[in-house]
Amino acid sequence: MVKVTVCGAAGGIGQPLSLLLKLNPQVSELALFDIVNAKGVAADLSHICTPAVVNGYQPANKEDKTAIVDALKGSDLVVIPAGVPRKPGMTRADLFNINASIIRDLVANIGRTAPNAAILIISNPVNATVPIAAEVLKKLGVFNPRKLFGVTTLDSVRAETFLGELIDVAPTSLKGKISVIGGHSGDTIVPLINVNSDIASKVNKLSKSQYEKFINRVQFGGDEVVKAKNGAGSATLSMAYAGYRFAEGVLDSLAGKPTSTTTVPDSSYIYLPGVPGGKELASKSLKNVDFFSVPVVLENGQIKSFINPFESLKVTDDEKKLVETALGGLESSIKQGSSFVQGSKL
Ligand SMILES: NC(=O)C1=CN([C@@H]2O[C@H](COP(=O)(O)OP(=O)(O)OC[C@H]3O[C@@H](n4cnc5c(N)ncnc54)[C@H](O)[C@@H]3O)[C@@H](O)[C@H]2O)C=CC1
Ligand SMILES: O=C([O-])CC(=O)C(=O)O
Repeated sequence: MVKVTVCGAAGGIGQPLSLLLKLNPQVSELALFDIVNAKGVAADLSHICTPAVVNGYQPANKEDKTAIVDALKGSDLVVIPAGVPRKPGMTRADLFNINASIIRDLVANIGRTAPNAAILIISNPVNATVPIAAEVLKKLGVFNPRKLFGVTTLDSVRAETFLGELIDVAPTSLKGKISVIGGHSGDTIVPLINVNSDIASKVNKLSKSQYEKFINRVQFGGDEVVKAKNGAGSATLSMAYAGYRFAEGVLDSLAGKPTSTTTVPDSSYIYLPGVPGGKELASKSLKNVDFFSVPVVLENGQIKSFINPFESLKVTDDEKKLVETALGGLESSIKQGSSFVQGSKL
């Protein structure tokens, strides 16, 4: 019996993500929360002949707290794609003013109502919204760093697709052969070719300019979609796929299926000092930057361990330079997120 709650379920990501979750037979209850149209989306999905019972929760007005509490009660996994997306000309950081308080308030409700749930944060800027969530949970005394995940899977999905095109290999064969670490915006995104994998020799044959173009395309893949949608939002369908891919891993781990050890697992933006060996990684290789996306091994809906990229994936000198650049951007976003909560009343 697994209950999953989606906050922001009626949005561009929320709807297709909820559809994918409805198709997962492990989900027994799917609670869809949004400030608009949650009941409509729930009624629609509830006609699909899979086991999950779907309910929509929508507050009657701004003061109504019962909808969110009912949506979260007993939840094992909460996925959050709530908040505003970018328009052309904006950076993800420009979303902070609106999305920071949305995440703070939703996570405070999770901390009070479903403190044992695994939390997957999709809302941007991820580099800051995850530190916001951590700080809120700390303030409430219920922070379990093993259960807080910033969803960066879309960067891996893009890396697999774009590299597959470039080296003429099926993208489906690239899962685990290229990892993406760091954060989730522009030059904080660091794709790593896993040098032990069989693609390393093919990648080595790429020219410097082809390699650099590939890195840039992964780092700025989100902008490609924002530009093409021309004011109508950012990636939604590819994000729903990516968010589901990560959520499915959490659901599998809740069902007792271990993360595969034969390939490198997907990364997630996590609070490193909260997992064994994380503090050491941060101090030795990341100038004490505490939030960082690394490949994570899951067990029972939480992080069991992570793969240290510097030890297991043999980061090249070029990749180390990318990490160095990423750390600057991450540090300021993390500070911005944490101080926002420190100055807030929950
Ligand atoms: N992590 C990642 O890789 C990605 C993150 N995103 C981010 O995901 C977020 C959502 O994007 P879209 O679905 O395209 O936006 P959208 O505007 O289509 O949907 C957002 C939904 O959130 C709802 N919402 C707003 N405030 C809420 C609250 N307090 N409680 C519950 N629901 C609330 C809205 O009513 C709307 O239905 C954006 O911040 C976007 O930047 C987008 C793509 C990739
Ligand atoms: O670019 C955006 O604003 C949405 C996003 O995070 C992505 O597509 O990676």
